[in-house]
Amino acid sequence: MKNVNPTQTKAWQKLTKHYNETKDTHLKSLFNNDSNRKNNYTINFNEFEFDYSKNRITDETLNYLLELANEVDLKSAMDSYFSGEKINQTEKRAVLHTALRNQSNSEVLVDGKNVMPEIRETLNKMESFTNKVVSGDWKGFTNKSISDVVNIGIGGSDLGPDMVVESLKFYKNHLNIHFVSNIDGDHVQEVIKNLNPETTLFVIVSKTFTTQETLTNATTIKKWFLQSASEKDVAKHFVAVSTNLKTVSEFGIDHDNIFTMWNWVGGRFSLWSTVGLTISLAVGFNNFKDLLIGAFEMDEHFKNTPFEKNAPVILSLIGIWYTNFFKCETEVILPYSQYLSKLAPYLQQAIMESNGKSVDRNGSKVNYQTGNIIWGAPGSNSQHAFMQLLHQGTKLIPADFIGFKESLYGDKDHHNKLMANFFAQTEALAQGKTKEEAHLDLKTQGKLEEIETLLPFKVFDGNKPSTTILIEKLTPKSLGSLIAFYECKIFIQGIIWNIFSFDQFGVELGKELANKFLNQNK
Ligand SMILES: O=P(O)(O)OC[C@H]1O[C@H](O)[C@H](O)[C@@H](O)[C@@H]1O
Repeated sequence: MKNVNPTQTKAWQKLTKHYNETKDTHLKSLFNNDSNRKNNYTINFNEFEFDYSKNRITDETLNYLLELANEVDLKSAMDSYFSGEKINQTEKRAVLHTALRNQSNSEVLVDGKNVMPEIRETLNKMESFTNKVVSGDWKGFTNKSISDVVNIGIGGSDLGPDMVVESLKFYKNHLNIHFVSNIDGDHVQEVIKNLNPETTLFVIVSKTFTTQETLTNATTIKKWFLQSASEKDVAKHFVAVSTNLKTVSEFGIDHDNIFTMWNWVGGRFSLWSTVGLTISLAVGFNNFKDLLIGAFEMDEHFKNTPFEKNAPVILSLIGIWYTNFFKCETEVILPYSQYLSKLAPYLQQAIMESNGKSVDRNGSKVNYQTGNIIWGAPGSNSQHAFMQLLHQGTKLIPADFIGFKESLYGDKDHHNKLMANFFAQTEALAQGKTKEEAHLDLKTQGKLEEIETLLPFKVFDGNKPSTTILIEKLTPKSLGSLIAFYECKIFIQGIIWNIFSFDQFGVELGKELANKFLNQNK
């Protein structure tokens, strides 16, 4: 991997000059000057349309951004990423969540060993376990089938499975799924208070099996379970997902109930591994497999498509344009689907834990901005909450609008209204409303005497950027592609910013100090 300070590239100098010359150009004039702008700036991939026409860019901007990608040698970094090189250099690990969803026959080598057979073996184990639990063949200690599943984990061992289970609710089977994550004891009590230990399965998920929250919650739950059952019954109700097999055994989990994962899978990228066991239990293994296929297809698009037609590449570069030239500090994710209500919290960890870094790959402090603040909530709700600030506030906040052409229950009336709002928002942000237009509105409304006082408040500057990601339908496969799209973006932006995206030392200090406080108070 090349080690380049992006601000030292020729492309950066060109972008700086170009920014100064064009920063005030209005989206309205960009659309007026090119009647085909929407088509020119749309990438089609499977059931996806990535429309980036409502961004403050021109062909010239894109050319310089693509030059930047070439100058930092994104292509060779991609080869290192996909081939299992130890690109997580600070932890001396490969970064291979892409191998977990690899559907091709190609080998993926880590330290000279092909990891694909192990991956397939664990997938088979997940499949047969899922089938046993879902069919009711897996029996609890009083010979009853499982009705409830509790995922005990935090961070990457919680957010991904929780978000996918919520997103794929439509595809869910009869199992009731619960998540316990917070060290707050009230969280665990609220979850277990209505559970029957005879019919509940606990999935303890922790890559390291050292995380304070997860071990505390698991211990509390085991104690609660043992109030009605005996130690030998634990094997029928507790399974674990971890790389740390020794500690899992010490916790009392039966060897057959351990689902392994590998240290070349980062926690926040782990839902594709055995960490996705709760997903598989919730929607069945075939749907879990479709999720993997969707992600694989996005990886293939990323790997094989020329940069100028490559959705993750183009949209990552546009993100750099806003962060480093327009100095935007936040990005908002607006899915127009209630099912995707947990997407923004999930992406907060994926993106902010990865690219929230201020030291470059040489170990020097960076003198430019890196990872942005990610936030968001579903539309149309968000329109009645925070969208005012996007439309008329002082901050420039690039937005991703994610919508579906079809709803899952097929109610056309609702869906037409939802999508009308979706398109209206992107249009309003881009076009705004001029003083003249606002004046005419007030006149038409007959508010003649109020025109002078109200006019300034009725003006929308517009020129607020957004990207429209329009997808046929929310399915396990399309969801897999969507998540993988954001994962590719994380990698690309990390390469351009010359930072290490796959460690997270920034979470350690708080953990150390919490232990110190805990010991002081004992
Ligand atoms: O899966 P675990 O080892 O329990 O880790 C759970 C989480 O805790 C850590 O503090 C990291 O910041 C996260 O990246 C990780 O996902």
